[in-house]
Amino acid sequence: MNKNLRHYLWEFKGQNCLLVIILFFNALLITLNGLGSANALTALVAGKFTAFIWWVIVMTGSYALFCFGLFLQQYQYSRCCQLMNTAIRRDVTARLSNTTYETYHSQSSSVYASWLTNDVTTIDQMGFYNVMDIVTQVFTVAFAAIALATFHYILLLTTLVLAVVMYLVPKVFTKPVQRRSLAMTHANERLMNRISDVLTGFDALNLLNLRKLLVQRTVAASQDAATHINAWQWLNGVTSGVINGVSGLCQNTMLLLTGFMVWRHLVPIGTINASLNFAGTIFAGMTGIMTSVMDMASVAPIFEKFAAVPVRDTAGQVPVGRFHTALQMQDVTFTYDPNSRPILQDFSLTVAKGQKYALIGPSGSGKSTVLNLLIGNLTDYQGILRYDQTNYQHITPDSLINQVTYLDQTPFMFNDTLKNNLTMGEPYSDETITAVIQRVGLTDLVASLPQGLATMVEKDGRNLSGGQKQRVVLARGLLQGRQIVFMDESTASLDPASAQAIEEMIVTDPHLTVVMVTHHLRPTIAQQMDCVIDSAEFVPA
Ligand SMILES: Nc1ncnc2c1ncn2[C@@H]1O[C@H](COP(=O)(O)OP(=O)(O)OP(=O)(O)O)[C@@H](O)[C@H]1O
Repeated sequence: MNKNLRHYLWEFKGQNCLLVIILFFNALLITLNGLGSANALTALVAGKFTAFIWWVIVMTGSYALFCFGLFLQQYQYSRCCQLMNTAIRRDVTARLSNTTYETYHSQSSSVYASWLTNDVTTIDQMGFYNVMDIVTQVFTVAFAAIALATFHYILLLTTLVLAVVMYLVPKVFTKPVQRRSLAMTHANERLMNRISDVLTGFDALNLLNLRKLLVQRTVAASQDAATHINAWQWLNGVTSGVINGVSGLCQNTMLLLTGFMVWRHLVPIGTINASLNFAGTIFAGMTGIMTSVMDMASVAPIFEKFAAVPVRDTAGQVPVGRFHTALQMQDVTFTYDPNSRPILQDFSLTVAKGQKYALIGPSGSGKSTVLNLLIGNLTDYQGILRYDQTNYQHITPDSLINQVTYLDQTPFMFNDTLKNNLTMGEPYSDETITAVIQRVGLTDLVASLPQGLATMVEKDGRNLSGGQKQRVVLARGLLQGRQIVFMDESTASLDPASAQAIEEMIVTDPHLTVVMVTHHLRPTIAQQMDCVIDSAEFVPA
């Protein structure tokens, strides 16, 4: 069994053991029912009518209990699966949250959404469900074999030989099933990606009068996914057909053998019932086990894909405390693509505490890249970056990010109260919150809201203006004691008055260290700047 499946089964061993106990009793009850049927027939043929009635009662009772057991099994199975699904989602997101910025952004978020939905569902249906199915079948097959042996050992021996045949035949299909299953999970990722892309772009399509692309692209993406899903199901169908065919042959062999033994008076007439019933159970069980083993093979590539996300290596790194002196870039060279020319070459910059810097220059010249290097998101550079004299390579990334408020054009608002959007659930005193609200100029807004800080911020912050959202994000950072502010064209989409007000508020605050990326450096703001750096300096002429 896949070691990851084992891991999750073991994590919830208590709940899973309870499920196994239920499965054990269900298998026992269904075997008792089969024994009742064989003995009832033998008793009837022997003219023992009372014994016949008793065996029918045994059959009815065991079947009724079996039905109740099925209910328990279903419910307990769902509980176990939901626990394990949640644990998988927990571990996948923990891995994603602990990977580097570059790795995380190497795929779109809808790919990750597909991992956490489609892939977890596949693991559930192809992995956990089949483990339960195998346990059920193992119990059922074992009890049926014991019951069959009570009639004649030859019957059991023949069954075992045929069972080995059934075990070997489907092995041929394991590798192709795994390959197609992996292709299918990638197809699901693409589907999610494309659908989310086109749905998110609704406004753009609307303005272009191209709403029809919503349908066209969804259908094209769906057809791509369908091709891979059908290829996988095609192979599943072939596998299933072969397994069932072999199973049918084995059952008829058993019927022939038992008929012969009854004819030679080696076993009683009821054995025909027992043989058909138990051999059928054994072969169906073996078929089920084989199919489940094949299906389970599908989950291995999914877990491998999850495990391929590299985790940040923070060995030897220490957290940094509050900002004291400067951020430094010394002779930094950086490129996204080793085959194209560098964005920065031997570029040096010192961002001193409390000072204000503007980065200006044409679009695509690397201004945002500088911010991403300074915040520690990009790690694959040459040269040295320092935070208060400590090399970035010796600093835990989280502690560096803790010092910086990053303002971009699309400040993210959570669909929560205004207060929680400011505090992010941390317990700040009312005085602290009020002081920060005043510092970022949100006092009037809060006073004007009937529910004040308890007002719900709508999805994407629809009930706040662009400027108000910028102020909320700044206030978040200030509450957390962040004294460095990176502004990446953050006011570009605001009206001139709001943009000016926000920029002025930030650049005139003596406690803040500011690096502002901008295309439009307003004269009044430029006056407040300690240094204006043109992106032409990033790469020597
Ligand atoms: N993640 C990335 N992978 C590959 N190339 C990238 C990536 N991010 C940016 N680039 C490229 O690097 C160059 C610099 O981009 P960057 O965003 O830093 O420029 P910018 O000066 O901030 O541009 P703008 O003013 O338009 O925001 C651009 O050519 C861009 O296409």
